[in-house]
Amino acid sequence: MTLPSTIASRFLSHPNQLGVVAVGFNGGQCKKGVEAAPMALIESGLLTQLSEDLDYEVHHDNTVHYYEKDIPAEDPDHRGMKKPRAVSAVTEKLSQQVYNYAKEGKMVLTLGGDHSIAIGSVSGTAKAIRERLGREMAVIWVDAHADINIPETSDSGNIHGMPMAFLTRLAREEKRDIFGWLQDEHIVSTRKLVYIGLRDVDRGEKKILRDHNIKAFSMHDIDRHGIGRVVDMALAHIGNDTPIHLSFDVDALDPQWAPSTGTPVRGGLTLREGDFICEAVHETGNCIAMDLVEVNPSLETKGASETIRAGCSLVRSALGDTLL
Ligand SMILES: NC(=[NH2+])NCCC[C@H](N)C(=O)O
Ligand SMILES: [Mn+2]
Ligand SMILES: [Mn+2]
Repeated sequence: MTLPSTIASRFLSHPNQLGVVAVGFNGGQCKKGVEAAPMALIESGLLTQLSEDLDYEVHHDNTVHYYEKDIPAEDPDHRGMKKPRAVSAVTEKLSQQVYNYAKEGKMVLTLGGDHSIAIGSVSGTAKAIRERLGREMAVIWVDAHADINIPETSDSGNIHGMPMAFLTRLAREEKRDIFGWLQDEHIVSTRKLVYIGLRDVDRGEKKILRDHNIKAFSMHDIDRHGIGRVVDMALAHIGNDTPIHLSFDVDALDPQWAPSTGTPVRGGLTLREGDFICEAVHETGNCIAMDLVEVNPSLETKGASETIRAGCSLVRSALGDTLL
């Protein structure tokens, strides 16, 4: 199926309008620097490219949000989670910002930040899609990691390794200030979650994926079938009548293309394969949101500009850029 080059999504009332949220948050993991990514991506010209080359009407408040005043001073570990109240407060705010764009039928782009922010972005689009269309949304999670630890299976306590557990309710907390704000309308079904690119999955996560029958395509599957068939299978699992939120962790790419990231893992996607996933998701006409996360320009600084360039390329591809 080919759609006219750039913009198309059957689930958006304003497919040419793009809401952008820039999230300078690093509290879901322990390495400084990932909070600088949105600024670096924007300074490298990403938003200009989206408006000038891809014809989007870009809605952005010209702000990188650090949410300083939302972050509590006192934030002791809880169930082994590090900075649980900070991540909860930031993602609750972000959820509302993303929801505000998505409920108007705009496409939403969230620039992280570490991957914990997906608790905000995905919950925001899930709620808006339920309200606007009365439908459940699917999530395509492109990552070296499954990020579906529950607090008790996490070795690190870093919440960027847990967002999908909270988003599916496999992990739950009653405390309002520790993700207790997540309501049924924010939640994603495990049946509507598909992974691509996995290669560093914790033992507890493997059990979760198996026990809940979650669709996952590892690098092994990509080696066996090729990226084209893997993406076809992933999309077939979701079905053609489901809005898609694409959450892209730059560490899905091999460190050769994206060295500047907090948890690099060898044996990853080529940039071309990453772009292909994004292009194919765009071509469905069902993509309603994208996250780009885990770019950390202060790590492997020699490769930082290359990592930023790769990130921009992934976003352009998901938003309709084509090779011809
Ligand atoms: N978004 C990421 N880069 N996540 C990495 C997670 C690594 C590991 N599984 C953990 O729980 O800590
Ligand atoms: Mn990752
Ligand atoms: Mn991740």
